[in-house]
Amino acid sequence: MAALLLRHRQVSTLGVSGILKDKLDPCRPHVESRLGALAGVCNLLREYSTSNDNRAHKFDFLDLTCPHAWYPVARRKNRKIFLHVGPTNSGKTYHALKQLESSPSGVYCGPLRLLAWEVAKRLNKANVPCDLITGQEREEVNGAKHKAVTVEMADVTSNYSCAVVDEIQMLGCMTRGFSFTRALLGISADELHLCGDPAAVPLIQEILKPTGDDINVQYYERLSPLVPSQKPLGSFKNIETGDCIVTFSRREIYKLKGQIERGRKHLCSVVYGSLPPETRTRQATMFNDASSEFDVLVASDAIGMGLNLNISRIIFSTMKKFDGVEMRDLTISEVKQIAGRAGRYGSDFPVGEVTCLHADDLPLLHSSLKSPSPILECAGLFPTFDLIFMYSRLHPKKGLYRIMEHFLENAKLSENYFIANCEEMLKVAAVVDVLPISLHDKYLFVISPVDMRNEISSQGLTQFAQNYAQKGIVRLKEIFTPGTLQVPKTESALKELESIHKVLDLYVWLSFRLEDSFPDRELAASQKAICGLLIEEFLERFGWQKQPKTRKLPSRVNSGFLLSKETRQYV
Ligand SMILES: Nc1ncnc2c1ncn2[C@@H]1O[C@H](COP(=O)(O)OP(=O)(O)OP(=O)(O)O)[C@@H](O)[C@H]1O
Ligand SMILES: [Mg+2]
Repeated sequence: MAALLLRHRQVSTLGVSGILKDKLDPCRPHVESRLGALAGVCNLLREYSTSNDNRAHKFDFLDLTCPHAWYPVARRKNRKIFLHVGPTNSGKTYHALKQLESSPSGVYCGPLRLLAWEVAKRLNKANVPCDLITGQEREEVNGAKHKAVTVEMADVTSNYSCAVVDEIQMLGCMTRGFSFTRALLGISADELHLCGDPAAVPLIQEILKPTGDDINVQYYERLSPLVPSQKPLGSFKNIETGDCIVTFSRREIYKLKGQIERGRKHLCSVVYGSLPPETRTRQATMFNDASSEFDVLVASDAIGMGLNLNISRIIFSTMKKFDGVEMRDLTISEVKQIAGRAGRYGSDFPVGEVTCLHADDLPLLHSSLKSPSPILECAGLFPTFDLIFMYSRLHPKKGLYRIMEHFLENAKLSENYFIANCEEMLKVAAVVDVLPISLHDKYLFVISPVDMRNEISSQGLTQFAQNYAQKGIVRLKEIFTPGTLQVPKTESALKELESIHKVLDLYVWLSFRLEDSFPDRELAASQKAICGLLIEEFLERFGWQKQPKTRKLPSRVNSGFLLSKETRQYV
């Protein structure tokens, strides 16, 4: 391991590994929204913390049947809800953003950091000052009354004139769905614009019934045609400028990039989930830029949501994906979302095309594109920290792991809801439960954006939590060796650098919540940026190059605490 000095090779799961089967999920557990305690203590907490225990005993904290009542600020409003629904590339987000732009104050809540960035950029460009707030960024603009945030950061205690929740069908996502439900029920805005798939309409109408909000549904049509091809691509010789090949593992992504570049006609940008978001944006920008040599994109389903890319044709290299348990066919919504990136309105390609690499896959592609997405039946839900905290007062001997497990098994839900899948969070709970820190601090680690499937990332979390418990302060240099970051030379070195980036990202996230105890945010952020640059250097060097136009970065960057002037300009 190049730069991280992680002391504990094995993350202790306290014997829960049998229960906690690793599951791949496209949705990262970026679950800030459970941090009710930081956003302000809810009514329940106020009421019961001052009452005697008898009264608290009578209250059923496991009863989650009325989640709309968790948000008193929103309930005081009679919100006007606008549901913008239709196929991909139909202008849903565009119309909602127009309303946001013309409102005196507002918030955009998106499912991806990249989308929040895009919206903040767009509003600021239109002279509407807009802050950018994600788990790891706070970019505040003077006088801003607008915010672009990731949905987990949505504030349910402020009042806005207008709010937009994009990709609202994500409320059905097993891991992140509850953050969308929280935004739907909890954002206090005069106008709430929801953009997404028509499959979510009946569920949203049902969920909002007890709120008394007015609901207006607006249906949209695609703005430019999407043509499913009758012919497969067959061979990489047939790749053309503007093509995007989709595959689902990073190994396949690099394999395909190599195969295409060996033909010496095209250079490929890549976009996939574990690339740092800044790198993803720059790769996408290079591909979008007609004057760049990178004219083909090789991507995973990380491109599948809301993004506007300059894609002429989507080519599925496979119609199957490993979901953590088994290889399964892509769902109808996945196929539509991904295919919907081709021929975006206003891009260089007025007509989008979609095909598969292999002829055998074409029938599933065609049938998926013709079928409506299955109607969503349930929305995700998770108890707020306040409920967990109150429950813990009645059961002081139970650790966070047992409390969460108890909620998972015993929570009472109405038929429109399911309780979120929190296997990843349980793994963290098992790690932090043995440490002498408060329930609130444990909870904070549990909802942090750690990837427990990634060994380096989970070791980073363990070490941060242990150092925090032992000393109350976590210096980055205790686990980070300066001067050791290098341009990766192999794919495994690349993977390691991506993981180091995740650990640094986690440090930044913690530094925003435990500021005094994680004081090295700037250092972590600059090291993160260097990781991104080194990864990009790798991407540019990897494979055939017509004219290497790479920036002059030394192959071994001095990633010490004093960055060289040369490197600083990239950071
Ligand atoms: N009326 C319009 N005038 C100019 N550009 C538009 C208009 N409507 C949409 N666009 C542009 O068309 C593209 C697609 O629109 P948008 O992103 O709103 O689609 P969407 O329905 O939200 O798609 P998705 O489901 O993929 O999120 C965007 O680049 C957007 O700026
Ligand atoms: Mg959209």
